[in-house]
Amino acid sequence: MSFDYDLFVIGAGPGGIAAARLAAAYGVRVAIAERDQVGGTCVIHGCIPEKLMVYAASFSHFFEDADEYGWGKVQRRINWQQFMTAKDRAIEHLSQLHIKHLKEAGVELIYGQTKFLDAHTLDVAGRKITADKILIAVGGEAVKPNIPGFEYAITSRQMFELKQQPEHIAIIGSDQIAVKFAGSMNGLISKVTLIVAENRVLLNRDEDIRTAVQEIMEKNGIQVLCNTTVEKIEQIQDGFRLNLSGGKQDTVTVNTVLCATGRTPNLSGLDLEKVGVEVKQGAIAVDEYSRTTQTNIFAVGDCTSRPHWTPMAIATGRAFADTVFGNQPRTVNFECIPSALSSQPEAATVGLTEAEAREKFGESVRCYRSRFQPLFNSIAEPEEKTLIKLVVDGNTNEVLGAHMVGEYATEIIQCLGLAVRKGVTKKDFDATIGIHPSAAEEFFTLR
Ligand SMILES: Cc1cc2nc3c(=O)[nH]c(=O)nc-3n(C[C@H](O)[C@H](O)[C@H](O)COP(=O)(O)OP(=O)(O)OC[C@H]3O[C@@H](n4cnc5c(N)ncnc54)[C@H](O)[C@@H]3O)c2cc1C
Ligand SMILES: NC(=O)c1ccc[n+]([C@@H]2O[C@H](COP(=O)([O-])OP(=O)(O)OC[C@H]3O[C@@H](n4cnc5c(N)ncnc54)[C@H](O)[C@@H]3O)[C@@H](O)[C@H]2O)c1
Repeated sequence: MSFDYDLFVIGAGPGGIAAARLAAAYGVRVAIAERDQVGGTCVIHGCIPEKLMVYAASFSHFFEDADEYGWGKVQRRINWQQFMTAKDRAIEHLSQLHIKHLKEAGVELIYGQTKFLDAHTLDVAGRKITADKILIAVGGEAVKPNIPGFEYAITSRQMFELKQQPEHIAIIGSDQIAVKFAGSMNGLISKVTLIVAENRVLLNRDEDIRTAVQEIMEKNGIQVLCNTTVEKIEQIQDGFRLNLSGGKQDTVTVNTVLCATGRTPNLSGLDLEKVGVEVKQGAIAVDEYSRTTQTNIFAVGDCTSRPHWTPMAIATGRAFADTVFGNQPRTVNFECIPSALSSQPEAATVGLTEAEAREKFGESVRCYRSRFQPLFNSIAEPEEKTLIKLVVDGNTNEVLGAHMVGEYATEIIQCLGLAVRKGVTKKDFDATIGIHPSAAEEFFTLR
């Protein structure tokens, strides 16, 4: 049977683009469908605009520090519209780069909402297209809890489209998206109230990291309401009133409510039931080669239950192309993935938390930590300390986890990620000469 394409990819986010380009490099005919802008959540509505917002926010801390360093006072007020326009320009540039790369690779780009008609036939905005293999890379979208008034709350996607800077924003959630926006909006000089259902932010991270991040957020002026849930959101003149329970405050009144309470795969409207692709707990079920329960259909990225990170979507997209079109079957190792919270404060982590290590290795686990004043802060922010921590298996001396809260944590932990993945020992750390003066050198002098 002849098909229009050897591979059809649904969704031009990081996973879909990576797979399409590599498959095309193997010489097969590839097309990719996108219903929005090319680049996906990462480039258009996620990592990139979020990081640009972090950069914008970082200036206010620098301006404060500049004064201490002798530069005098700098006005700490952002022109929101100017920043949003600059951000949109940068995003459009990146999206155009992806379009160019797809074109150069020989991948045909087709715009439109896509759904399955049968296991080899798709409907792309009314056009019928056939393909031998199909890759689903449709990503995910934010979900809001089913609570009265939650229609007034916006999600991360709408945060990047706000026409006006909120004077006071309530952020509901306690994981990466909530904590990152809280840090950024605080840096951009909005008043921020973070509503956390748990006893502290960043559940499932190392306890020392959770404590240090929250301490710095509070020191920076973010109001963190812990053990608190939102019962109802009411619209009032010029804003919204949130009715709260469980914590020390019953209500809070704000101009904007951001809901960062999780994401779910974008599966509605794909008509997956027509093609026998199994969905488990809302995500597409795949084997280690990203194959679904329909043998010619595959899935990568946030529409599966694998970790929801851009590098994961790219890695599994490439492994799929190598396996199916490059005659090099390979899987992706999901262990020891470094991750970061590149906000104010910055934090990053790789490997096991202390609690996870103790559960796995028991009493032999040794932790080495240091909370120190980085040199920069000796003039600017004497109370703000950096935290570093190594979790080590006392029996083998292997480093099981590395964690950091402080400036440059993202870049430092990215590099330590390689060492931890390769089974580095504490003795290797001790034998490594640091670069002085730096924050990273402290990892090599821990005793
Ligand atoms: C606010 C935020 C910040 C983030 N920050 C980071 C970060 O700092 N680092 C990190 O690693 N990860 C981050 N992530 C996660 C990261 O964005 C995702 O893991 C990544 O984008 C997943 O890539 P993907 O290719 O699976 O899907 P996506 O990037 O979601 O792309 C899927 C694409 O498919 C399209 N699509 C969906 N359905 C259809 C259809 N039926 N027909 C046609 N097209 C369709 C969508 O329009 C979209 O463009 C962040 C996410 C958010 C929301
Ligand atoms: N922003 C980033 O840096 C980044 C980076 C990579 C990946 N991601 C991915 O984005 C996805 C979504 O992140 P997220 O932070 O939105 O969600 P999440 O699923 O990681 O966490 C949801 C949070 O919302 C809270 N919550 C849920 N219901 C609530 C309610 N009714 N009231 C109060 N709190 C409630 C939970 O306690 C939890 O802390 C994750 O899969 C994450 O891996 C984000």
